[in-house]
Amino acid sequence: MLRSIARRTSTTGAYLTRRGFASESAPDRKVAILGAAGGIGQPLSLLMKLNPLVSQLSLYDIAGTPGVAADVSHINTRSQVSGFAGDEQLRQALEGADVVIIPAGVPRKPGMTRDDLFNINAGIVKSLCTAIAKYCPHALVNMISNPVNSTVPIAAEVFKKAGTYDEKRLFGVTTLDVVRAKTFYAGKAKVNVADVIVPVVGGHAGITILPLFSQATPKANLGDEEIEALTKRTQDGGTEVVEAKAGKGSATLSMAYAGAIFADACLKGLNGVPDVVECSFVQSTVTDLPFFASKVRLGKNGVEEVLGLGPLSDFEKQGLEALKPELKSSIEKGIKFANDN
Ligand SMILES: NC(=O)c1ccc[n+]([C@@H]2O[C@H](COP(=O)([O-])OP(=O)(O)OC[C@H]3O[C@@H](n4cnc5c(N)ncnc54)[C@H](O)[C@@H]3O)[C@@H](O)[C@H]2O)c1
Ligand SMILES: O=C(O)C[C@H](O)C(=O)O
Repeated sequence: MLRSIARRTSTTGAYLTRRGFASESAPDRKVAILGAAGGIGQPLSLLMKLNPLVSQLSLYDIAGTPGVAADVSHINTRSQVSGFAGDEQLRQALEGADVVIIPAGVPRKPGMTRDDLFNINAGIVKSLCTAIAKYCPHALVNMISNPVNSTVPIAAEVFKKAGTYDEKRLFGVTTLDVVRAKTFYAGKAKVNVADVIVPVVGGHAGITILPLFSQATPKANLGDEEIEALTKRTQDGGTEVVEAKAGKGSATLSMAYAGAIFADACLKGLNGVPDVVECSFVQSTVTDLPFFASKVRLGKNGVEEVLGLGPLSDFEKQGLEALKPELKSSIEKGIKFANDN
């Protein structure tokens, strides 16, 4: 992982010394993690501490963050780490943040859907986004808390009400779907996983997760049944982990990896690195739905360009039509919650 982070960041050569540490010319960037003491929050805090683009790492949770912050702060990398706990420290945690990553909220247990988390997580996300609107309205927000298909619309409504909404700065993190699609495709196609590119579009729950294996590279001659099985495994990837953890939560380590990749892409975009493209669930006109995950070019203001879907196979076209009603209703549920509460 350390080596892989060094490789990824080496594309930002202007900011790095030969040893891979940030040089004086790297801009100062504050990253805040809300939910930093949790299953995702802790490994994500570690990975962000390893990122040389971060100068200040702010770790916030309702409790437990002083310990996590003290631990992570001993790692000899660039960022200064601070831990904050409880409502009264949220302002300090957020002020000056360039990127806010939100993995706060409850995870699934076996038998639950992500939507079953709505009742608890919607309120958590709403209150955290209210604070973001007050204390760091220009930060890029990376929403990890589920159900992402609803929590992103909730965040948008909170920011609209506060008069701070900028659609370029709000992202649902769907990188774990891409990470899974790459891993599963490489295994089936017998290609080097490090070379694999697969866009994943739609949303982040069940059939709303639509991997576009027809666009996967390196090309492989997979049959229809193999593509269908890969698609289903990607859509059910989260459930696979929830069942394997048998009541002890959902994906945390792979999610921390995915969240670190996405936050790194946001930081690179902010720093003016050209051609930074990741899939994300954003405000979109790619389909008739107001939010949709697709490839997004990141820049100095967040979303620079929402990229189109490209050519789809017949199977993917069917998948796209099938996902729309569920995604639409999850988006509407989020908007309604934000407006009613
Ligand atoms: N987007 C994705 O791909 C993806 C992947 C995995 C998990 N998730 C979601 O991420 C969320 C967190 O998962 P986890 O496994 O880390 O759960 P967890 O229970 O281990 O950790 C959640 C943390 O959030 C904290 N928290 C709760 N309310 C808070 C508040 N108001 N302010 C700050 N912190 C608060 C808790 O104290 C806890 O430390 C879940 O909703 C899960 O479904 C999303
Ligand atoms: O599946 C979950 O509940 C967590 C997350 O959304 C995932 O995809 O792993």
